[in-house]
Amino acid sequence: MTTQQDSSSTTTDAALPIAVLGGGSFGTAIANIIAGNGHDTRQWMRDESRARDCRETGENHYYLPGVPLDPALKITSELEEAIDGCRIVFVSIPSKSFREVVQRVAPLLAEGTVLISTTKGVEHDSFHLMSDILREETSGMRIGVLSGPNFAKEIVAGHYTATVIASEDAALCDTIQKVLHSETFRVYSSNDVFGVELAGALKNIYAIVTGMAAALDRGQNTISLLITRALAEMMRFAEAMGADPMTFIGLAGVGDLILTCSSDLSRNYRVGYLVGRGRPLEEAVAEIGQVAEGVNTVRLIKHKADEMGVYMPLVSAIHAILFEERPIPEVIRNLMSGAQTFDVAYSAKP
Ligand SMILES: NC(=O)C1=CN([C@@H]2O[C@H](COP(=O)(O)OP(=O)(O)OC[C@H]3O[C@@H](n4cnc5c(N)ncnc54)[C@H](O)[C@@H]3O)[C@@H](O)[C@H]2O)C=CC1
Ligand SMILES: O=C(CO)COP(=O)(O)O
Repeated sequence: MTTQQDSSSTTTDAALPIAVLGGGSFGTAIANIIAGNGHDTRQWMRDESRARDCRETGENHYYLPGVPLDPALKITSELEEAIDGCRIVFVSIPSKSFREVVQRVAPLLAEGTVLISTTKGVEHDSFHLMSDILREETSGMRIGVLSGPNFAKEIVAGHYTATVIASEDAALCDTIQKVLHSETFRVYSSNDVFGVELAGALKNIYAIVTGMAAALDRGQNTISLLITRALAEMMRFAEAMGADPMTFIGLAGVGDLILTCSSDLSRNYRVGYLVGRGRPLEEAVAEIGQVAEGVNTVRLIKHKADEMGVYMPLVSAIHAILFEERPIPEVIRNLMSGAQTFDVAYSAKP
């Protein structure tokens, strides 16, 4: 049974040394919040020239242009310097490189360090989620995942935002709530790590679908149809995988699904939009220039769903368009024909 608590009753503890690994939009947004809460925050990015530019200008020009970084945030390309003395480490690295970075950092970690993944994806060519990788590549650590409807750009702009910290370790959740909670950022906790993490990975697929629908000038009826049936698919898959489907009606599930499927701030949505306008997938991904996790996730979920006999018509449809060279009008006709059982309840089998 999933439990949820929110962070509004917690206060910020004494300043802690905390590392954020990753120099992209989300790593920067999270590091900025933590530094703003008075913690000794170190953000690690692999590229020294970019780290120097951030230090010198007080801005992460490539990922969050125009956003002033907290003056107390320490930015470094030296992993040892970032980790030194830290007992809390956020890992905000795309799934493609997540294991490689965790392998590099593992020997530097003190036993009992809190490791939090913020990554919404599945490992390439395996079915490992990021918390699996944290468990496999380290020992004696305390592990959690952070996921929710959280556009980095809106977080740093101070829009009211909520997220979920998930861990079986209740004390960890409490600590992370205190570290991140601010006037505009509220943190709920959950003990359903698998459900929260799976929801974050799955919703990216459907943002590609709704981005494509927008490119084809489809209206709000279509978007509502897609989001609702996406939720049904996500819950059906989650249940088959042993996750708690109730998690999917919370912030990390339907909350993030609605957000990502409704806005061109989403990179996955923008990939779908460009493909819907006739651009080849590789070109669309290159043009976005940042990670769009859903492209890889759809391949992996399609394979897993086929293997387990889980009915996911939207996943099959987007897979057919992206990877099987099937024309979009034909795929839509098939979806709408009733040849597929588009309207089964979330837990029903076709
Ligand atoms: N941007 C957003 O609004 C949100 C993103 N996320 C998730 O957070 C994760 C990271 O996303 P973003 O920061 O937005 O991605 P991003 O594309 O903005 O940045 C990725 C960062 O990772 C770095 N990186 C890539 N490979 C690396 C390697 N081998 N070693 C070291 N650094 C490496 C890149 O240089 C870049 O600094 C993704 O899984 C995403 O789904 C979660 C919530 C919101
Ligand atoms: O996860 C996100 C918002 O919650 C960001 O979505 P994109 O990765 O599609 O930009």
